[in-house]
Amino acid sequence: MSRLLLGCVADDYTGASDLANTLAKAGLHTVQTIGPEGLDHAPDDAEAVVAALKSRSIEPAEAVRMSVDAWRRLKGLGARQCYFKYCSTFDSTDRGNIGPVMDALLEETGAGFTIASPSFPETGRTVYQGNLFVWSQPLNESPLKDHPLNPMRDANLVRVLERQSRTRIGLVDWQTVTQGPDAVRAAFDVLRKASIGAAVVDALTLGDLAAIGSACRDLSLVTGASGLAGGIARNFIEAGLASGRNATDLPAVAGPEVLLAGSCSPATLAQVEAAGQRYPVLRLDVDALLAGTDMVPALHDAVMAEFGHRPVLVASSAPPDSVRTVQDRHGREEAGRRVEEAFARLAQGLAEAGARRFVVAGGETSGAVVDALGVKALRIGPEIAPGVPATVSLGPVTYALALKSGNFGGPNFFSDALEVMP
Ligand SMILES: Nc1ncnc2c1ncn2[C@@H]1O[C@H](COP(=O)(O)OP(=O)(O)OP(=O)(O)O)[C@@H](O)[C@H]1O
Ligand SMILES: O=C(O)[C@@H](O)C(=O)CO
Repeated sequence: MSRLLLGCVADDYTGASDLANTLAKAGLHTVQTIGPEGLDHAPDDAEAVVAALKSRSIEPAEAVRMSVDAWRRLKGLGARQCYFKYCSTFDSTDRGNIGPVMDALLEETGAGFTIASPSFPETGRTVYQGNLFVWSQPLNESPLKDHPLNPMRDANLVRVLERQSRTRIGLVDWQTVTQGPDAVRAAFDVLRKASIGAAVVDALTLGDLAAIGSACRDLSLVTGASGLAGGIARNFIEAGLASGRNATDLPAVAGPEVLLAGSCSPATLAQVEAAGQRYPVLRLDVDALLAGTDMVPALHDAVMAEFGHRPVLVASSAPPDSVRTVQDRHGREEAGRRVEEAFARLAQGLAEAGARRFVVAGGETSGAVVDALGVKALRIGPEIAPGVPATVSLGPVTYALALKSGNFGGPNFFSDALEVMP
């Protein structure tokens, strides 16, 4: 008999780990599944399943199809509430995919109304009067304005979501949120009566998110980043449906360690720089790769030469101006796809050669790597940094994995990860 309570659909693999981390910390026994087929591997004793899709930067119609399919399967496993997880920096374009997927899940769950809550205060993401901030900067002035795949040029999420969604978008402001769950619930009712299908909800603190989470108890669909998840988990625990006792210990995994960075975010650039003090750093030369040189065999040999001695970091990470140059020359999507494909082949070859412990920086990059490793599901272990848990794959081969969203983690993330991983 399945014990599933919460069914989550996440639009990338590291974002899924982030959500799974918060749910596990809040006390729900949580498993992350990988890709559409991963759901076949969800164990019966999970109270929350986070289905990780790679749907953030694909065609909107395909993202909708995959997300609805994942939710139907989660519902079939017993899920009572749907959580659509996207990025705390609202990574999307005017075509989607947040709005179209939200619309489709609204219809599929019959929810009638939902919220959009990307706040994640521990990583500096807050929403005030519908405007998203990354620490002190409005989203459109933050480094996200230069994101390689979805540059964010508008901080006002009511406007952003209105451009993507078929439903009208409202706002529950911070002044209401600070009055607590009943006031938030009352605001939902007012918006629903005004035929507004979704509301951006302000949140500055974990306390705000707890109030919002509590107000969402009876919504069939919630959408947001991971900050909201603590309150959502608490609803199930307070209702006596989950015990709230979840162990995050993981089995030890021995074997050579590999570090991979395909993120070009400022945080990853600094982490790659710091890793250079401890580990050999090999550069994946993107310009050469795109010009037709296959970099993978040489990188494979150089990493393998260190097996048993020390971990090696392979990074394609580059600052915004050189990313732009490459993209102007080869096209944004083509550049991203080819770099991801190179990381995937490299990881697969190294795994075949015995590597068992992987740290990967970047959501799309992690997606490509984890798919190449054939991983279907992950057990969630202790937190390495806010939003990043240590994980162990549930087979067919057992890997220790740390999948890091581009902007997460402190300057020594790579060594922090290797210390916390089992
Ligand atoms: N030097 C480079 N030039 C152009 N594109 C690159 C370069 N290095 C990596 N890329 C591509 O940029 C994209 C980075 O996306 P990825 O999701 O991995 O990182 P991120 O966006 O920083 O992380 P997250 O999605 O978790 O926030 C990938 O498609 C990757 O292949
Ligand atoms: O919400 C976040 O910021 C992350 O989990 C993520 O999805 C970044 O790509």
